[in-house]
Amino acid sequence: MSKKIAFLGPHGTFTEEAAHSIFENDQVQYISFGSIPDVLDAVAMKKVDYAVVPLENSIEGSVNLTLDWIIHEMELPILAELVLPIAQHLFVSTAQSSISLSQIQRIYSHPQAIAQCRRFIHNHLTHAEIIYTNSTAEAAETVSENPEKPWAAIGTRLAKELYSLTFLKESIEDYKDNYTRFIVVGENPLQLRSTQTPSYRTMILVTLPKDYPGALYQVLAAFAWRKINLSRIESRPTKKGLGNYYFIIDIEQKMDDVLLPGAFAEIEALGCQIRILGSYPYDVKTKDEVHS
Ligand SMILES: O=C(O)C(=O)C[C@]1(C(=O)O)C=C[C@@H](O)C=C1
Repeated sequence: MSKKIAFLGPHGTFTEEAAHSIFENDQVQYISFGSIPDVLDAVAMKKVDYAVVPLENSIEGSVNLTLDWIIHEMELPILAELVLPIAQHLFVSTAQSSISLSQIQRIYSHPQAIAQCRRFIHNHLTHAEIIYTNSTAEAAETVSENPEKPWAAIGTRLAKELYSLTFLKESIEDYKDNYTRFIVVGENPLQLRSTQTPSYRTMILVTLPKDYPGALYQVLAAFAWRKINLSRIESRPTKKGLGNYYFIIDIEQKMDDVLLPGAFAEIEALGCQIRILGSYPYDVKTKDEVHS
């Protein structure tokens, strides 16, 4: 029986592109959901086998909604990660194809996409009101449903095709090395495409003991003296009062690496709690591999 994959929809999102790169298309059934919580709830409630959601962007940083939902609302692990190059395009309905940038009155897009194009918007779309949507494809859909309006959307090349829109400007992201990390969440182990040559990463959530000077320093030391490479450390509020944080740490090792259990034991001996969010393979696609 084919596996069901939930992704942030509607059709034409970057997340859908990521899902298509991760799974063998003929062996799965894709189901779109309108928001990140809906995608993650679908897998938590076993309506689907796996969920694909964005996690972090190289320009704008973490997708906090994804992080918070994974931490607070569910317990399923991260099973895989894919990093995709992201090009943000500006498009309008064909009826507006001769419009100039300064005549655009509204820009629709996902907050992450808007943030990746801040400088462009500031310099060229000064008169436009920004309207945030649940996804870039939802923005494209809204613009296509209102062809008589001087509105534009920011999103994927695929959305431009699917919703029969016209380019106003291609690749408007402020930094050309724009990448987003997408993760697969689910209960059961994942069969990845055989062409992928995975590197491994373990993502953990660390809660520090109260009033313990130097606790974070000692957590990091447990990795440092073992020469375990960390690629990200980020704090998120525990939501239990100001000044209370979790630390999310990305470790460039598999969970079964010999050194990792020792590091975790040392950290737990400090009185810290560790939750393993996932220990999984990841793949990075280059711009040449993806034509967005
Ligand atoms: O709206 C989309 O197309 C998405 O897939 C979401 C999302 C994100 O949340 O980061 C994915 C990639 C880009 O960074 C911009 C938007």
